[in-house]
Order: sequence, then C-alpha cells, then structure tokens
Amino acid sequence: MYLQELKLLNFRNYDSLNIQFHPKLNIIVGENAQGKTNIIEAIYLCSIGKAFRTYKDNELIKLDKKQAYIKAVVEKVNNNVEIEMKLDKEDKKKIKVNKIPLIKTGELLGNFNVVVFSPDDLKIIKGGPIERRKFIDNEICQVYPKYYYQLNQYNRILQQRNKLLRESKGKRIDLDIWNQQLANVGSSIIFNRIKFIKRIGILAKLIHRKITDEAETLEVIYESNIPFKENDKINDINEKIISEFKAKEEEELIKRVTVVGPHRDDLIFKINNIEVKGFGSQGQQRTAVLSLKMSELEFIKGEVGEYPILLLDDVMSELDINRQNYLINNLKNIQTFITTTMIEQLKLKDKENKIFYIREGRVSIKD
Ligand SMILES: Nc1ncnc2c1ncn2[C@@H]1O[C@H](COP(=O)(O)OP(=O)(O)OP(=O)(O)O)[C@@H](O)[C@H]1O
Repeated sequence: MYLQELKLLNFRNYDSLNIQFHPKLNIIVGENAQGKTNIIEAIYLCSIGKAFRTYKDNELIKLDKKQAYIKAVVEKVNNNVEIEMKLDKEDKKKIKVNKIPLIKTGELLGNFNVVVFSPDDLKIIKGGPIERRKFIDNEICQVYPKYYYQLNQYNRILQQRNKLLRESKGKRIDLDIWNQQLANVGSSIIFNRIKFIKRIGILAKLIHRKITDEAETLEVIYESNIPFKENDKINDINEKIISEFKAKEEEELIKRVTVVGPHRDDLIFKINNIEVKGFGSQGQQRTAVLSLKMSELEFIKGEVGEYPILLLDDVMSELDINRQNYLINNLKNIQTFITTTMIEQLKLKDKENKIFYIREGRVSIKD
C-alpha cells in the first residue's frame, strides 16, 4: 500500500497543505521546529486514530483555530481508501472511511497500516514494562482490530475489580465473577501476544543477524506472570489465570490491587544471551529496535498481504553508515518517509524519491 495524498487544514503549525507523495521514498527536510514530525504525526493519526506524541486531540488543532481537518488517500492492491478526520476543540473527533462515518475510532484500524520508528522507540528497550506492553498492543491492534476491543474490555473490568479491592479495606470479598470475566478476556490477550511475539521474534532474529553480519543473535521473549506453556490454547491460559487468582488471593487483599493478568506482563530482549536493557551498548539497543521495526514490516506483510508504509522520524542521524545503508537498500518495495535536518548525510543512490523542504509549516518540493 502507499499514501498518495495528504491534505491538512489547521493541523499543528499548518494552515493548509495538500501534497502528493512518491510511491517509494519521501524525504522531509527542514530545520528544527518547522513541521516535519507534524506531517508524520498526521499520517500516523490516519492509520491508528491516535497521535503518537500526545493523547490530547486538541493539541493537534492549530493554536488559534477551533477545528482541524486531515485527509489521506491510500492506494492498496485491491482497493483505495480515503480517510478523513475532523478534529474539534469542543466536540469528539469524527472519522470517515470512503465517505462512510465511523461510529468508533477503533473501526479505523486495519484500513491503513504504518510502522513508525522514532528516537522515542528506544523506550521499548530502555523504558518500563508499560512501554513494551504498549508496543505489543499497538502492533497487534493494527492487524487484529478485534484485539483493540478486547483490551478496552479488559481495562474496564480491571478498573472495576481494582475498585472493589481498594474498597474492601483488606476484608475477604467474593471476586469469582470478576476473576472469571478478567480471565476470559485476559486469556485471549495473552494468547494473541504469545502468538505475535513468536512471529516477531523469529523475524527479528533473522533481520538482526543480517544487520550485524551474523555477529549477534537477538531473542525476544514474552514474560508472563501466568505460567504458560508454548502450545497452550486460550482455555489452558484461562484456567491458569483462575488458579493464579486463587494462589494470589491474600497478596491481592493486602495490596488492594489486581496482581494477576496480562497488565503485569513484560518483554525481554537478549543479544547473544545477555539482556539488552541492562547490559547492551547504546548501539546494540538502537539496532535491536531497528530489527524489531523491520520485523514489524514483514509481520504486517504476512498478515495483511501487503507492506505497510514506514515512517522514519529523526532516526537516520542516530544510525551508523552501515545501518543507514541497510535501511535505504532494503526498503525498495516499501513506501518510506524520512525526516531529517541534514539531507546531505543521506546516501541517496537513485532518483526514485521526492524531497519536501519544510519551513514554518510551508512546503516546497524537489522531484
Ligand atoms: N497546535 C499547534 N498549533 C500551532 N503550532 C504548533 C502546534 N503544535 C505544534 N506546533 C508547532 O509546530 C512546530 C514543531 O513541529 P515539528 O514537531 O513537526 O518540528 P520538526 O520540524 O519535526 O522539528 P525537529 O527537527 O526539532 O524534530 C513548533 O514550532 C511548534 O510550536
């Protein structure tokens, strides 16, 4: 798939913008704070329905304006998709796909796939478990929109169960119904995550070996507080969650919070059998994230049947020449967007690209 056209009205620092993209490589050049990432953010928004730098839609609307409008036209193998979004400072955002209004934002998922790689992604390795769970959940949602609803349902039940535990003040309470409900949804979430990490793990290992000239073996391991076995079915996981609830009953009454379930799970990254978070060099951490992002491209291709688009926001300057070359030379069939302050540093070999120069929310183009 590829993004043909993007239209912005009153979005971040753009008054009005209408651009046609190159099906292969698009380079967005400009000094700091000119609006490069704002374009990436608008593209991401049309894919996921949420911005990646803020949870507040109001921040996306131009400071002195009440409403913003974004339109993306995406060409896919079998059909084209037109995504339109209206943001309003005093109303909920409205989304249309091929002119049909969506009832929920979640319905947008699966129409237009993107993989974004920005310096913030180092958090997947260096940050806390919440960052790693966010990474897994975002990726699975893109491919299985049903998972998005499961997560929402799980979080609702979890909040209610936590409220009961908080209000119990340490007294024994009957949580059987809540345990069952949480186990029903939680088992699907864990099952999907294990499946996803298994696939991503195999792909990331292959890619990482290639990027490091066979010197390093990357492992991605799903670490759960539920003692699952590799071939467990959803029912097996469900039963294990229930027995963990029984085993941790006292602990939960003392802590007054749910300690069992996928909201407490994590990911571990190892290179040559050593954990990357604590012992990997900066370069190894960056390369591990690069391998992970590259594996997402292959994963989405496998699930959806076509490559997503790749958004590389401000990451080129952080990679050494070998990694940069690997990226530029291995992405021939994937529409890629690169933001940079220094175009001279990119070793562009062919002419299959379009360069956009950004200055104070205005764009000039060089083919
Ligand atoms: N809601 C908004 N209304 C108006 N301007 C905004 C809004 N949100 C952000 N901006 C402006 O957008 C600019 C930042 O744009 P962006 O983050 O895309 O920069 P960039 O070109 O990627 O810079 P860098 O190279 O530093 O990452 C800033 O000048 C900021 O003040």
